[in-house]
Amino acid sequence: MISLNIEKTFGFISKESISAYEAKVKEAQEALENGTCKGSDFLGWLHLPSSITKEHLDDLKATAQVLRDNCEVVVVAGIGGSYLGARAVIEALSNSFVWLQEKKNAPTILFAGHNIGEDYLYELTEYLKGKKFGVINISKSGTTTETALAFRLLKKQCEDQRGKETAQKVIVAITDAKKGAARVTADKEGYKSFIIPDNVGGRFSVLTPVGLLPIAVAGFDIDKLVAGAVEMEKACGADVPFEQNPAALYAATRNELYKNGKKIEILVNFNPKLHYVNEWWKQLYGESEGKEGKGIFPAAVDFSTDLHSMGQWIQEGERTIYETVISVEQPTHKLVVPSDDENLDGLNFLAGKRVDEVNKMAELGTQLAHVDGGVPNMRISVPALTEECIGGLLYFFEKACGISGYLLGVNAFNQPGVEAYKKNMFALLNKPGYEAESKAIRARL
Ligand SMILES: O=P(O)(O)OC[C@H]1O[C@H](O)[C@H](O)[C@@H](O)[C@@H]1O
Repeated sequence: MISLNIEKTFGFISKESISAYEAKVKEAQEALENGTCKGSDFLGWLHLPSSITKEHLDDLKATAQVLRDNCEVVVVAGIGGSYLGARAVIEALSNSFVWLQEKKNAPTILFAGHNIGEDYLYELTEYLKGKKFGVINISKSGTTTETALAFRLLKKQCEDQRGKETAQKVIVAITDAKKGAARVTADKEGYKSFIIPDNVGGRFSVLTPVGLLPIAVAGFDIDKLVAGAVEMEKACGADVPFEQNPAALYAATRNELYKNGKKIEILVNFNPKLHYVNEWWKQLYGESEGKEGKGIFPAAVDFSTDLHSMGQWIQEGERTIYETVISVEQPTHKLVVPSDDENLDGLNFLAGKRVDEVNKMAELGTQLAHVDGGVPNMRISVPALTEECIGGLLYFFEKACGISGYLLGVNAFNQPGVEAYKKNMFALLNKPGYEAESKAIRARL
């Protein structure tokens, strides 16, 4: 199970200042449990893991099997919370070179609908020509422009290439029960569909079909993923004492650091497979807390890669940052540094060591250097990149986010600020219904 170590923050904030959060965190836990916090319409994620039934998982697995049996490529269309969770888990668990492997045990998973890149979409549709591909169309609102645009292209191509009947079988929709264009299309075309519960916001939806179906299609064990989340739901529960509750401690520590001028949290990994876990986390915390002129800025780096780019800033730049390191204890594979008689590269001091030992010393050395440089450091230990551990990690972050948002005093479950760009974009594109806004915005250009 994952664990949190906050000791390397104590040179910057005191242990007592963290303990002083106990009562406030208890209040947060109760407000979440009783649905009395701000945004209480969106607490469906809180006990989601333990409420997932075997029937639901079986339905997801059966649908995944249909896609696996009938597709060499599955395009997952979605953005934000309808994209990042699936990608985070799939990349954390996949072989780094999965798309280059000749013998595949699952369809290649590609993503679309998370950008408006003409070249991206052109190149994707070119690649899909002649391929047996399917689509999972994911949108809670069912009206997100990026996703709808990609889906329009993919639906047409799938029908043209594979025929309407097969397309109906290999296109799956994950959306609202009643509202939105994605629901209308799914019902009209007779697609298999899954519902995103009303009370689960996009960025908290990875353990709904939004994440679970693509993860199952990619060949990973969603029973285990959910089991890991259930375990963490218990470990972070309202009844777990503050000092033993990782979500409580993480929420308290980051708020105390913030109060002490540490306005930026950098999530760090030492494993390239976790890049999209970082991205998922950025949305979770950024959309939840960045409002009312407040909120820790969630940034992220991949080490040791970014030690050679961002490392200088972190070591010696403005002292407004702290780091949270996700450390994977055990790699999945074993690779030993070979000995070399000539030792031209001078690396024989590493001969016989596992590559991970080198990585771990980079991690430890970095932690000490950054703490010396004035950067408080938290560490989240993940035993291994398995379904259980990743499920636990995701739920841990969700629960801590709920508590943290409460401590900050914001509604952690809305995202009103995201509408501003959409309104302007629709006005500029002359979307019907935006006539007045179109006129007003053109006058400003
Ligand atoms: O699932 P959808 O309704 O398509 O939304 C996708 C994403 O875009 C929105 O603009 C929100 O900012 C995100 O919270 C959401 O996850």
